[in-house]
Amino acid sequence: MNIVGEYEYSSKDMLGHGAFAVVYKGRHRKKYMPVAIKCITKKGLIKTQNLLGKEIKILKELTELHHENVVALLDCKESQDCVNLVME
Ligand SMILES: Nc1ncnc2c1ncn2[C@@H]1O[C@H](COP(=O)(O)OP(=O)(O)OP(=O)(O)O)[C@@H](O)[C@H]1O
Repeated sequence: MNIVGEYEYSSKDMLGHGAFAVVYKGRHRKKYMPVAIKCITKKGLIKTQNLLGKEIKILKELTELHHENVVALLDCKESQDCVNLVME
């Protein structure tokens, strides 16, 4: 299991991948609430660091709307190799 703050995921549980990241199905370590954990590798992030900052800012703003059609950003943690965004 890979630990991301209060959350965890197994590398076997991939949900999908995009241009910059791989997304895994994870869960809260105590409450077992299911989450999606988006892992953005730092390799190649230098060029896109501005974009990442913008994405995190937008996700935080959207989360404040508490809208049923908008996934909330639950946590954001940096590890040695990647930036992990924990989402609904
Ligand atoms: N919150 C989520 N819950 C469930 N699945 C998700 C979630 N976020 C992403 N995914 C899955 O992971 C895939 C990749 O998502 P990601 O956000 O990395 O890229 P994208 O939005 O598809 O494309 P791009 O990299 O161009 O933004 C999605 O297509 C979807 O299948």
